[in-house]
Amino acid sequence: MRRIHRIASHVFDSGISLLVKSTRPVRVWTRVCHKMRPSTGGDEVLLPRESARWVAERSTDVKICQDGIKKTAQLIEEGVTGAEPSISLGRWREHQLNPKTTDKAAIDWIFLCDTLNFSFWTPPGTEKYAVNYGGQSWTGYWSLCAAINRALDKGIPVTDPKYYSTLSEQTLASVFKSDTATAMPLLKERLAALHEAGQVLVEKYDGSFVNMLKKSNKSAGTLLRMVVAEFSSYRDEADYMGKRVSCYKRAQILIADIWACCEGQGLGAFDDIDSITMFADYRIPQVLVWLGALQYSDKLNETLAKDTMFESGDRLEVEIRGCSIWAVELIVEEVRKSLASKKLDSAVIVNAILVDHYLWDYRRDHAAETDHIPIHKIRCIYY
Ligand SMILES: Nc1nc2c(c(CN[C@H]3C=C[C@H](O)[C@@H]3O)cn2[C@@H]2O[C@H](COP(=O)(O)O)[C@@H](O)[C@H]2O)c(=O)[nH]1
Repeated sequence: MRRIHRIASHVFDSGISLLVKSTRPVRVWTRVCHKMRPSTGGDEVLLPRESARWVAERSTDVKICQDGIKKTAQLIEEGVTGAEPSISLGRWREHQLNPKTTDKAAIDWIFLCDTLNFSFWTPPGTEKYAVNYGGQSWTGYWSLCAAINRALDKGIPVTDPKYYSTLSEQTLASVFKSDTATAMPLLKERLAALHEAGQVLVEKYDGSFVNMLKKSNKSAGTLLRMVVAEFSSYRDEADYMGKRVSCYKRAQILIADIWACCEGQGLGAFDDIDSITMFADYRIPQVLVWLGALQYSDKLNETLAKDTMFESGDRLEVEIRGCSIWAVELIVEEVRKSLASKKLDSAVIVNAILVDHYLWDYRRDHAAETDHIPIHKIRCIYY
């Protein structure tokens, strides 16, 4: 087996850190297999921030532009310091489709949602997958949330791991039934992800992600490692220039959604939430290019213009995602420096999560302008 991932859960119970401090300057995490033979050499995965640095320093077809970083940082700073801050921790539950509580039901909702939070785009000229809910037609990521809420309103226990651990393909198709002629993409892959996640939670965590969350002892870094160790569908990794790099987009957005939903309190309290990076999807790169923070090479632009289908792990795909993560890191650093110079840094929270949410929402609100920047088309279960 090329990569050995399974790690006995009691390794986490005893709190053994799996982060192996490397002699090299970047932190790596070596997968340690408790019951199986030690992982063979070269099985080191760089965590997302170190991965992003590694890619950005070597990228040839995606460049980070300092002027665009500064311009975007100014936009973010206005968002956090304005009279009516458009960026703040308290906004996540305001969206009509997001849960309004901060209890187990909300956590189970978020875990189901982020286990399925991938690949909603439809080919150009094709009617979008859409779900009508609450008097509105929802597309993209919000169609997933609308379908979950539609099922819950019908009394279907769709957020219960016991229920989705044995869900049939037919039932899944009806839960996520489209209100247009286009079905939700990758239904079989979504079913497999649900079966795996549901079975692990039923067999090892008493049927709820809350119990796994509690074992992370309020550490986002520990929870990230637990999620990617336990659920293969979250293992968003690739090989790039001799290193195993990771974006872990769904694992990180899962942690971030729990933190944002609970406003950093109770079940959403994490001592190291700033270790979470931006979530490398296919939308943030669009808005970063539009804002001038990222620049694509002519070769990449030609590839995108031809509606090329990418594969997970393609060099161009890794460079788009890795440079996007690193660009947001640089934006956060720029904003924090500016706020500190104005002695405003202690008054507001600025991290990659809130910057990501702002940019993701910004892209949706400015789609008419940003969407002439093509997304990189890929069908995968990671984002
Ligand atoms: N980087 C990043 N990627 C995100 C999100 C979200 C959900 N965010 C909302 C929830 C709370 C926040 O406040 C946001 O309002 C979905 N996605 C990804 O986007 C893609 C779909 O995009 P579209 O075609 O426009 O629906 C797809 O890959 C999906 O996985 C995010 O926040 N950041």
